[in-house]
Amino acid sequence: MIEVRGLTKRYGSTVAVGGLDFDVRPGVVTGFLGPNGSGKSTTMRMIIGLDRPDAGTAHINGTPYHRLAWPLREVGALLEARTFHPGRSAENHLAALAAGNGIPRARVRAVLDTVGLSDVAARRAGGFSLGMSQRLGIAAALLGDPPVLLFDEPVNGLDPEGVRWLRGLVTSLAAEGRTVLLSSHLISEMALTADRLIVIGRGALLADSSVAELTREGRSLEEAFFELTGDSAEYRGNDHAQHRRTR
Ligand SMILES: Nc1ncnc2c1ncn2[C@@H]1O[C@H](COP(=O)(O)OP(=O)(O)OP(=O)(O)O)[C@@H](O)[C@H]1O
Repeated sequence: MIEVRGLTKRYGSTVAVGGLDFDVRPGVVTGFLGPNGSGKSTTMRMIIGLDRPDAGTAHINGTPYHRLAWPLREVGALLEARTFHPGRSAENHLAALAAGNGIPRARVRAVLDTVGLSDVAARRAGGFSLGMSQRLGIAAALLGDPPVLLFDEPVNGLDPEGVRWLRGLVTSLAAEGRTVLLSSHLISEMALTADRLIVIGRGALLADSSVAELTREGRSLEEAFFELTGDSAEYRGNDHAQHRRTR
């Protein structure tokens, strides 16, 4: 369970996250959606102690991250790809994490196998493609067999097989009773994977409901998303063809 109460983060005059309240429950996949710059990564970073809130709290199974005795055994997170030493092999990277967190060495081989990197375990992680780096990040999140998992844009760079595999992975992690929070801009992927959705815009909560509620009366999840976030999108592209005509 993740409990977020009054969570707030400012960067200068920008309110990245403004008084957010929500719970992420175990046993279901909870999607985390919002336009670019709406505060999703900042929220996830505060939950796992990488950013300090200006106000409010985030608790993981009742405890703030910084008070967890063995953080990687309580919460696994994929926040950014390539958060490893580029000169280290995938196996050595995971072995160092395991050693520092009281995690049995046997978990390293187990998670490399889960993410499909066993054959390249001895290769320098710095030479990995984006998708391979994502897989290594997912392996690190799973290493401590934690009851709570956060994945920020995990399908980024994954090939079609990887996208399908990840969908199965997060669904089975939730079915085992774990708490799973997943952010993605791919609404079609969310529709297939998430049971519940937390939608934010400009750092504020816009919806905390089941996917079934949001898509009632035949409404697509994409339509529901645009209705919710219509006034919250800060960055919008323009019609390229029109731009060319008016040059
Ligand atoms: N380190 C930082 N310094 C200054 N501003 C920041 C910093 N990190 C985030 N912000 C600002 O906070 C706001 C929220 O950013 P955040 O990355 O959390 O959004 P997001 O929802 O994850 O966006 P995206 O979907 O584009 O990844 C943005 O306005 C961003 O510019």
